[in-house]
Amino acid sequence: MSNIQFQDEQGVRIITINRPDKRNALNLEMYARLTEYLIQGESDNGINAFLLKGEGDCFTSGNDVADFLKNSDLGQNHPTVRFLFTLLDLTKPLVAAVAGPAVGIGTTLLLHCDLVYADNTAKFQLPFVNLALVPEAGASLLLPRLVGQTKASELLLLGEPFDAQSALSMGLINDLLPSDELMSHAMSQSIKLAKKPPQALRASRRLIRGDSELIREQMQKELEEFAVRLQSDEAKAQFNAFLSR
Ligand SMILES: C/C=C/C(=O)SCCNC(=O)CCNC(=O)[C@H](O)C(C)(C)COP(=O)(O)OP(=O)(O)OC[C@H]1O[C@@H](n2cnc3c(N)ncnc32)[C@H](O)[C@@H]1OP(=O)(O)O
Repeated sequence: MSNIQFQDEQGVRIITINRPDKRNALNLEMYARLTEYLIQGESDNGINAFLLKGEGDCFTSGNDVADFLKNSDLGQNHPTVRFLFTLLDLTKPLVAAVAGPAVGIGTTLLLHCDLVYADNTAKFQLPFVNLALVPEAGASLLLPRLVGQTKASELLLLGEPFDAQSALSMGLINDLLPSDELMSHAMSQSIKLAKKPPQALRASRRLIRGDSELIREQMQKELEEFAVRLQSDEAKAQFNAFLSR
C-alpha cells in the first residue's frame, strides 16, 4: 500500500501522508503519488479543494534524509521537483491541517497553501542550512514576503524549531485549534471553499498569489543551488550524522 492515500468527500480531496514509522518522511514514491493525486484532482470537476494532512501525530518530517544520499539529480522529472512545480501550478485551493512536526518541505509547502490550520502539537522547522542545504519551494522568496526579511533570515539561517503560536503570529497559519477540533475545522473550511463558484474561486486565488513566474524563477535558482549543496561533503556529513544517531 502506498504511503500516500486520498479520499474524496463533498468536493474536497483529502490527501494523507501516512508513513508513521519514519515520521511521515517523504520518499520519491510518495512525492510521485502526491503529484499524481493533485493532478488528478485538478482535472476532476467534482473536486474543488484539496486538504493535506499527516497520519497520526506528525504532519511530515520532510524529505527522507536517506534519499538525499541516493538521488542528487534534480532535473525536471525528479519526483520532488515535479511535486514542487505541481504545487506552484495548482489552480484549486489547498488547505493544510498540521499536527506534530512539519519539517523542511513540511513547512515550505505551507507557503503554497491557501489556508493552514494547526494544533498545539505542531512544530515547524526550516533546517536547510543545518543540513548544509539551501531553502526550496520558493521559500527564499515567499517567506521574506510573508514575515519580513529579518524574521525569514532567522528562520532560514538558524533553522530552529518554532511552535504554532509563533507560526500564528507570523501569519504562517490561519488558526490554532484544540487537537480534537483540528481536522473537523480544516475539513469544514475546505468544504466551504469547495462550495464556492469554482471559476471565481480559482481566479481570485490566482490574483491573491501573484506572479507565479517570479516564484518559478526563484524555485529554479534554489534547485540549482540545492543540487550543488546535495553533492557537498558538508551535506553528506550532516545526512550521515542524522541517519547514524
Ligand atoms: C526537498 C526537501 C527538503 C527537506 O525537507 S529538508 C528536511 C529534512 N528533514 C529533517 O531533517 C528532519 C529529520 N527528522 C527529525 O528531525 C525528527 O525525526 C523529528 C523532529 C521530525 C521527529 O523526532 P522524533 O519524534 O524524536 O522521531 P525520531 O526518533 O527522530 O524518528 C523516528 C524514526 O523516523 C526516522 N525519520 C524521521 N525523520 C526522517 C527523515 N526526514 N528522513 C528519514 N527518516 C526519518 C528516524 O530516523 C527514526 O527512524 P528509526 O526508528 O528507524 O531510527
